[in-house]
Formats: sequence, C-alpha cells, structure tokens
Amino acid sequence: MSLALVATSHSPLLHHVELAPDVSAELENAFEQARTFVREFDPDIVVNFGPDHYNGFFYRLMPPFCIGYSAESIGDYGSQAGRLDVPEELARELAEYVLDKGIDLAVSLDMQVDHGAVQPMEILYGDITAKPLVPVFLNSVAPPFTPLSRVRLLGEAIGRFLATRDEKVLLIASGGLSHDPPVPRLATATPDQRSMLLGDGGPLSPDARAARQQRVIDAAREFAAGTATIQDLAPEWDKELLRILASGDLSPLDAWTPEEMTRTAGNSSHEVRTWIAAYAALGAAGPYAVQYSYYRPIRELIAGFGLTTALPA
Ligand SMILES: O=C(O)/C=C/c1cccc(O)c1O
Ligand SMILES: [Fe+2]
Repeated sequence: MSLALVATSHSPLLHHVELAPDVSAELENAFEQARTFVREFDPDIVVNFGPDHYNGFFYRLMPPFCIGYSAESIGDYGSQAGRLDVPEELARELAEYVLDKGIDLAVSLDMQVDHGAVQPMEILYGDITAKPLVPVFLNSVAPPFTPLSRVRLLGEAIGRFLATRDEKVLLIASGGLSHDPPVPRLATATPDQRSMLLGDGGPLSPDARAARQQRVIDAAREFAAGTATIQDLAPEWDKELLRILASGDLSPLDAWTPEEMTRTAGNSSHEVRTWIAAYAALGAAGPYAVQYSYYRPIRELIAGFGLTTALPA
C-alpha cells in the first residue's frame, strides 16, 4: 500500500464568474502543482471524500457518512455527468471494515453525487472516470452534524483499511474552507424549499435548477462587489485549520464544535470535514508531510480557497 493526498476547496463558480487575471493564474498554478503531484504518484485507485448540496442526500434520510458501492454524478453547474467507475467489491470491503471498527455509516448502491464530489477529479484528470474511485460522502451542509472526533475516527479507520491493501491510493478531499454560499437551509426554508430539502418531488426541473444556480452566481458577484449579505470568509480560521492539518496531530480539532464552526466560518465550513477525514486516513498509516500548500480567500468563488498535497514522511 502507498497513499498520497490531495485536498482542495471546490467551487461551482469556477466556470461561472471572472477572476482577476493574477488570481486566475495563481489558482491555475495551484491546480497544475496538484496535477503534477498525482501524475508522479500514479494511483491505482482514488478514495474520494466529498460533501453533497441536497442533490444526492436529503432530509428524508440524512446520514453523517455514506460509502457508495456505485455512483452517478448529476452534472450540476455544468460538471461532468454520468456514472463513476466505482470498484464495488473494494467499496463493500471498506464499508464492512469501517463498520466493524465501530464507525456507523450508511451504504448506497446508487449514490448520487454533485459538483462537490467530482470537481477535484475534473481538475486533476479532466474526467471523473479517469480512475476507479470509491466515493465517501460526509454530510457537510445539513445540521445536525456529527462531532469532528467522529470524522477523524472515520478517516483513521479508512486509513487502516487501506494499509491492508496492495494498491496505490490517492485520497481526495473536496470542499471548504470557510464559506457561506446561499445553499437553502432548513432553519430558514420556505415551504417549497423545505420540500426540496426533504427530497420530495424528485430531481429539480431544468428551470428550477437554473434558478437555483443563478441565485448562487448572483450572490458570488454581489459578494465580490461587497454588497452580499452572506457571511464573510474567515482567513484566520482557515489558516489555523491548515496549520493543524499539516502538524500531523489532528486531536485539537476534536474541540471544534459544529456551532462554533458555523458561527466563525459559515454554514458550509463543515465541508472541511472531508479534509479532516482524508488527513486522518493518511495519518493512520504513519507520519506525513505536506508537500504543497496554497491558500487565498476568493470572494468571487465564495470560498476560502485552499489546496494541499501530502505524502507519508
Ligand atoms: O449551489 C450549491 O449547491 C453550492 C455552491 C457552492 C458555492 C461556493 C463554494 C462551494 O463549496 C459550493 O458548494
Ligand atoms: Fe460546496
């Protein structure tokens, strides 16, 4: 077994807003560093830690964690749609191992995933089917949230399972860091939004999806112009998180409560759960070292945007 990690923020706004040329060039350089990293590592498989934004997981039944034995990308915001290449036997063995270690999780025989799960594969490979991939969903937008200690334990169990395998495994984490895009929320939902959050009514109509996406694109433009009402990014919180992840000792994160995360870093800051799980998986196999680290708060993307790569030390 050998492991490598790429953790990156995602933003569906990447292809829907204009960035200043210097920011765009800097971000493209970060993506290129990550592409070179994965090319050199040349993984056999990917274990992909991703959130969802009420496209595959709804309040009718919202698990904290879920492993997909089979999965399909819905193609929101123009992301690549279609089935992922999920190695079913490996996904099942992983789920059984993690459950056996006392970490409760759901499994899905037909997981629906959105931009939050697939954007890193698009950035790294230009194709979401470029590698066999086991999707690991972590609820990151729908309160109530499981404590970060459980996220760490999930990651550690996955890392221990991977240590029993012969394959070269790329751990991908997708999401965060601080951010508060206008994803509908149960606490403030209109009756129609509540029905959508429950998953009633099936997939959104093309018009409803276009309206939902346009609302986020408009919010991003207003946020960049300084006129949006969404919560500001929290660069100091982001940098502290990156520091803890790079330190190799994730235990200080156990004291971060979901309420405090939301208050300080926004409703979608919980997407950093994917980073914590992926880093915990890498750490379960031994000490690691961050190879590359990029960070910039990018209001046009509504994201404290981070990208790191890491390898066993
Ligand atoms: O509209 C959505 O479903 C999500 C939008 C979004 C915007 C910015 C950063 C993110 O991580 C997002 O998921
Ligand atoms: Fe997201």
